[in-house]
Formats: sequence, C-alpha cells, structure tokens
Amino acid sequence: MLRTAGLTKRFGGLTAVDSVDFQLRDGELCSLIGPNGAGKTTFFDLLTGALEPTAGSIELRRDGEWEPLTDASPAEVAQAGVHRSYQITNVFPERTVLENVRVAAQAAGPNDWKGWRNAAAFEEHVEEAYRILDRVGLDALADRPASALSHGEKRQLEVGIALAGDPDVLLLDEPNAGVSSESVDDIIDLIVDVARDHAVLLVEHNMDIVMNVSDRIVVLNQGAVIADDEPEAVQDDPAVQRAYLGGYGEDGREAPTTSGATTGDSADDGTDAGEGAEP
Ligand SMILES: Nc1ncnc2c1ncn2[C@@H]1O[C@H](COP(=O)(O)OP(=O)(O)OP(=O)(O)O)[C@@H](O)[C@H]1O
Repeated sequence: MLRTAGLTKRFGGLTAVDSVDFQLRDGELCSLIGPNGAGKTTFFDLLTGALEPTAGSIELRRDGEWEPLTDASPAEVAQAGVHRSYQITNVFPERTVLENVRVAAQAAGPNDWKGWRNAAAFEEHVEEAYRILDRVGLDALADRPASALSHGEKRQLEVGIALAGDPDVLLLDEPNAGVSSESVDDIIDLIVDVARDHAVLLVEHNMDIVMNVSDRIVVLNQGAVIADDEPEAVQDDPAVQRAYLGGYGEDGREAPTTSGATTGDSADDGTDAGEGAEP
C-alpha cells in the first residue's frame, strides 16, 4: 500500500530518520512507536510531504502500480489518498464541527477551486460530512463550534477531518493526546473502526492503545527500525526494552513492559499548545 526504502532525513549532523525500509500493507493497522526523539514525527512528516527526504524513496500502490511519492507536496500526497490527522489540533475553532469536516471534504474533492459555486457539490460535501460525523461519534455535536469541544471530541474531529475525501491510507498522529483516561476506550473503538476500511499507520504513546489495536508494531530508535513484529513479540524484544529504558523518565511516558501494557493518560502532555491554528 505504502512503502519506503532507505528513507533518511538529516538535520545538519543529526540523522533523525536513518535508512528506514518500511511497508504498510493493505488493510493493516501498524503502529509506529519509539522513545522521545526516535524520529516518529519526522517519519510522518516525510510520508506526508511536509519534509523532503535527504535520501531514499516513498511509494504508494494504486491500481496495482507503485507510484513515487518521494518528492510530492503535502497537497499531492493528500490528493493521492494519504491523509494525516495531526497531533496538534488542526481545526477552525470558530467554525462548527460540521463546517470543519465539510470544508475538508470540499478541499479533498476534485475541482476544489470552483466548489463554492456548485450547489450540488456543496450538498454532497455536507452529506459526506454528516456521514463522517456519525462515524466518529460527533453527529449530535454537528452545530457546535469546534472550540467548544472537549479534548477527546477534538481528537475525534481531527480523525473526521482526515477521513474526508475517502483516503486509502490514514496516518494517525497521537489520536489520544490530551484525552482523559475515561475516554481511551472511545478512541480505541474509533481507531479500530477506521482501520476496517483503511490502511492505518498510528503513532501513539499510550501502550494500552497500541497493544490493543495493532496488527504489527514498528519500533524506531535514534531514527532506525529496531523491531518490526506482532505486538507480543515486540513487547518482549530485549532491544525494544533497552531502547525505552534508555529514554525512560524524560517526560514520564512509559515503556512497553513484559508485565503488560502501560496505562492511562501519560500521553496527556499538553500537545494542544497549537490549538486554534488554522490549517
Ligand atoms: N526541524 C528540525 N531541526 C533539527 N532537528 C530536528 C528537527 N525536527 C526534529 N529534529 C530532531 O530529530 C530527532 C527526531 O525528532 P522527532 O520529533 O521526529 O522524534 P519523535 O520520535 O517524534 O519524538 P516525540 O515522541 O518526543 O514526539 C530529535 O532529536 C529532534 O530533536
């Protein structure tokens, strides 16, 4: 579905992503984990065209053919069917929940530039937005300003925005960030639901979620892949344990342990700092 070969990003002397060979398969929910500074966000930024790779390639499989995405812009990546939900809230706060998804659907559709004067297209986007809100559990809040949503509801809205335009691949960037522990089950349900009909790559610090939802887990450490396996095997991998112990305590986030997944809202790290920024 989506693959990288030798994908590398250097910032000066620092190699943030180091020759990563990665493949997200059709219908798969793969989680990307690693200690702080491992390169997860940089890898996502490369996949979405937000950053240019120093070396390596990115390809997307469409209609049976591998197509290059290495030099694509963020808009071209999105048009190709790879959508990302952002760790930092990426909504128009004064607009309603419905409007946020409707605008995303319009932007993702063809002939975007003339959409505003096409009443039929507008109605289709509204219908799509209602379908998506129903799916992410926000249909009852459609007319509420996005700024009035709880943290958990904002995460649901971000996933809704990423779903607009019917992508093939969803990159979910910490959908649990800032969400209270009581809402974790809702986020798990949402991730599992969207994974039914999308290939999903998830970055998530909460190991309850990662262990619950993943078909496969890829572990990055210092930019390189150190494990790529099923959840149980990754959890027991000594190299993974060592990598997490090395970074343990930097911000209170915990490592996967052999005694079971870590719990709770350790990912509640205030990543809403950029809240209100318009896309
Ligand atoms: N624009 C940049 N310029 C210089 N260094 C950067 C830049 N962006 C990231 N880095 C560095 O690259 C490394 C990987 O960072 P990245 O944010 O990708 O890690 P991460 O795994 O997402 O971390 P976290 O879990 O803390 O969000 C870090 O050492 C970081 O300081």
